[in-house]
Amino acid sequence: MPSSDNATLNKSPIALDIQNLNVYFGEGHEKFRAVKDVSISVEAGGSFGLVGESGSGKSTVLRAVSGLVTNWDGTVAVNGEPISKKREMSYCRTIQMVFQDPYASLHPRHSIDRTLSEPLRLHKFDNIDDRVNQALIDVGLGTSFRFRYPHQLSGGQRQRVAIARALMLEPDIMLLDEPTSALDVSVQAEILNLLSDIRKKRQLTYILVTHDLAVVAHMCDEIAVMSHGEIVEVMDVETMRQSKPQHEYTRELLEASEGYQPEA
Ligand SMILES: Nc1ncnc2c1ncn2[C@@H]1O[C@H](COP(=O)(O)OP(=O)(O)OP(=O)(O)O)[C@@H](O)[C@H]1O
Repeated sequence: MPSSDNATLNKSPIALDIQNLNVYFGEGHEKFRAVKDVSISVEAGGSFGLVGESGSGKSTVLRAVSGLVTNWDGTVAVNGEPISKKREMSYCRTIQMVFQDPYASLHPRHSIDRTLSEPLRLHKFDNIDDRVNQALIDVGLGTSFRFRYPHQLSGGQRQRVAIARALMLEPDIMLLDEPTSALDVSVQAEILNLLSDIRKKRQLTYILVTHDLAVVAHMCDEIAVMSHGEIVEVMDVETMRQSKPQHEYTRELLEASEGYQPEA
């Protein structure tokens, strides 16, 4: 059998498989489990939303998967391969994260050129100039932004740079932690549309953390609702749109969610 057929057969349709994830903070008698037995499977090319009240453990799930916190147990498999807690270079590239606050996630004294070219050098990409220019075009900024600094950009433009930085490493999976909640309402939709377009074009897999049900309704196929570190309900977005959640907590979340407009 040709090796390319083998490769196709071996490729898992599940891009990210998290099973019985527990994440711990603190030491000794102060140690506590912030994430409890969380299991999530996301198909390649899918978009999965994690919603829930503040402190329910959503960001901690992403931080464990991305390697930013390492005190966890359970299994996390990427494209069918279980990952170790030590962040290996290839795995760092495969999973990229975009954070809530573009003001904090870009170095204030580094030009956009430096911000974008350093990760490329680290991961030994070639044609760095061309890649930086293309990445700026891909996120709708254009090459004139290359030698600017973060303070010369609006919040939305900075988040576009943060998205470009994640995308240019050609990841399979993007972890999006409240990617629009620090932005003016007027630019939130632009950034969400950009992220949706990019996912379709590049067949990326998204895990999106948000407290905003309108955002998951727009962006995701499936959602998990978290409360006190646990998943209390998994449902497809259509069920949520029809306001038919099974769990009382999810119903409360729907009712409490300001700005959520079920589509007609
Ligand atoms: N670095 C840390 N050290 C200690 N505790 C932490 C740390 N990060 C998060 N926690 C705790 O873990 C729990 C889950 O926090 P997490 O940030 O994952 O919640 P969240 O659902 O993402 O909330 P939010 O929507 O406010 O960002 C909370 O009790 C939080 O206080």
